[in-house]
Amino acid sequence: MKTSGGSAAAKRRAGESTADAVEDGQVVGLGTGSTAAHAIRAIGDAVADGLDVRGVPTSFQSRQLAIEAEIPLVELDEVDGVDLAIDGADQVAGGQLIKGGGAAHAREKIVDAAADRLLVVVDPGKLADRLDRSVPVEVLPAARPVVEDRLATLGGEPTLRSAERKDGPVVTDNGNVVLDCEFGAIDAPADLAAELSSVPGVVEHGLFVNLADEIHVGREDGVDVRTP
Ligand SMILES: O=C[C@H](O)[C@H](O)[C@H](O)COP(=O)(O)O
Repeated sequence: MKTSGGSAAAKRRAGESTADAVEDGQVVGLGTGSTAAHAIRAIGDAVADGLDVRGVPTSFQSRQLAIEAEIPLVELDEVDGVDLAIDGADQVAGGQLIKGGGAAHAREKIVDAAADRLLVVVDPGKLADRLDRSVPVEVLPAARPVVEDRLATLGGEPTLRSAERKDGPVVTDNGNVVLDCEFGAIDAPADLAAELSSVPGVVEHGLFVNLADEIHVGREDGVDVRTP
């Protein structure tokens, strides 16, 4: 699993806090990453105590965790909708997010956007006044050079993400590569998101604009719940 720093206790509190929001009978989107993993485990504990839910995984990792936690799983095409999604983030500014530190943002965005409510779980180190981290952009491998050129014309500096313990690039659950693109401080996330989405060859980018309903910020001694 990718590790992203931040206090383990803060992540656990944030994850567990959102698991308490899950209600009987719901279809729940299961996000990816070290913070969402706490929510998945807590939902698994509730399932063991009798909670009746079905989970929609957003990645290989969240599917494996849900299997271990014995949460019944379904795919999006088997349900009428998703009641609630719980997901992590790499940076949060107001209600805007950068995601994809674990290269899972394409499936995450599909599930998070389909959900009636998206609860985001983070530790305080993820909070910022403005988004300024690099934006992960999942790209069809054959399109990488042309997408890199387009990202540069949009003012970005793309870097092909490579794996620590593998020669060559990170390959996503969808068989694509990831360009981490530096834009500096992002003043207009919605505009940049629309521009990135319009580039042929881009499968999905990690700007999640106006999707979050609640931000659960875990702290050493509790959880702050923010409504964007
Ligand atoms: O691709 C990965 C996801 O977008 C994660 O939700 C995000 O990277 C946050 O992960 P973590 O909670 O491990 O910092």
